[in-house]
Amino acid sequence: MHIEHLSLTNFRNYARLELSLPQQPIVLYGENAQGKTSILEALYYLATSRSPYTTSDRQLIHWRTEDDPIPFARLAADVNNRESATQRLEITLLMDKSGPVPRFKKTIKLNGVEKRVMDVVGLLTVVLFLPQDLALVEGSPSERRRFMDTTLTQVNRDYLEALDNYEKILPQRNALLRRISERQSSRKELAFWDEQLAHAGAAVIAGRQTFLRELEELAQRNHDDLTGRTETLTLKYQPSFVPTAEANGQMSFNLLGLDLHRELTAEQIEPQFLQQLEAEQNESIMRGVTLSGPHRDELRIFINERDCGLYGSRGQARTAVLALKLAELSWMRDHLGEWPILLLDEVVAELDRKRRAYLLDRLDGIAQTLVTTTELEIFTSDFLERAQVYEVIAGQISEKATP
Ligand SMILES: Nc1ncnc2c1ncn2[C@@H]1O[C@H](COP(=O)(O)OP(=O)(O)OP(=O)(O)O)[C@@H](O)[C@H]1O
Repeated sequence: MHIEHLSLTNFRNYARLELSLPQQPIVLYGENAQGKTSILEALYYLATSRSPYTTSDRQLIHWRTEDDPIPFARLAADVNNRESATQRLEITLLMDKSGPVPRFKKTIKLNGVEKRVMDVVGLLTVVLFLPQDLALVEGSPSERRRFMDTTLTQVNRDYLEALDNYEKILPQRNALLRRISERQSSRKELAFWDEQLAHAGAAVIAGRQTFLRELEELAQRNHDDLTGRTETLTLKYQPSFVPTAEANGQMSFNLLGLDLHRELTAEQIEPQFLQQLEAEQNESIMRGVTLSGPHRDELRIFINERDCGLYGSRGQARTAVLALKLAELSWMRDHLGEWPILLLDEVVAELDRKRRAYLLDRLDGIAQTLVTTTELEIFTSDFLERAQVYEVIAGQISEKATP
């Protein structure tokens, strides 16, 4: 897929932007704080309807419109997919100031017709690679869960629906647990929420297991190339409880996690998850939180059978991340039948020469790629000759002749 055109109105520091995007690599070059990252953020927002940098929609709307009666930001992309004519995906974010606290309303349109997030899954997909992703291996478990979820939700509508449900049910169940502990509600009310949570959660666990099995194979190939086969990368999925393959209700707590090759279905996982919720009911009520479920899952990255997050060098962890991010790109291609858009925010400068060369070589002729940088010198002249360089200055973009 590729994006032919991007239009922004009042998004971040862009009062108005009309930008045509060629298929060749696009380099967004400029000093700090000019608006390079905001372009990648806009494309990510169009693909996932959320920002990778903030959870507050307010920050996305241009400051200068805050005193307008109805402040808004609009983002639109003309997307060209393999099987369809160019389609226009548009998101409008409105700030409703009529109440005591401003509220934000998001509208998604495809070719002018209003849609739900679910209806546009897969239409525009992106892989975003940030400098902070280089800490994915050693970082917190929530970052690795986000890594799995961002990839899966863009491609798999059922997964998006299950995760969305799970994330709605979980706080309601937690609120009930607290009410029970304060003797304002009865335990009997839990059964309904447990069933809902187990149903949605089992689909999330099954989806992650399949995803990681496929991703591992792709990442191993990249990792072999990067290390000359001297090291082996493996992924260990450690759900907060480990369902057994046999649906006999037995629990096994296996530190090595769920065998990715055991292929459990959501139907096999669901009764076991439900049983786990019931088994830990007393403690959950005491602590006022749900103790097991996909919100507590772990993904560990191993090199030569040792946990890279605990024992790996910084270089090994970076190589593993690069292998994983490129695998994410290939995984999406395998599932969508076409390459997603690749967004590289300042990450190229963070890689050493060998890893940088590997990344840029691998991109040759595949996904439409947008790279931000403050220094053009980090790219080879070969790469710059193939690329279209844009200079970004204070929310204005102009073509720059290749140096
Ligand atoms: N809601 C907003 N309205 C107007 N301007 C904003 C808004 N949010 C952020 N900005 C400004 O937009 C500018 C662009 O930020 P951006 O992160 O895109 O810059 P950048 O060119 O990627 O910089 P860097 O190289 O430092 O990452 C910053 O000066 C920031 O203060």
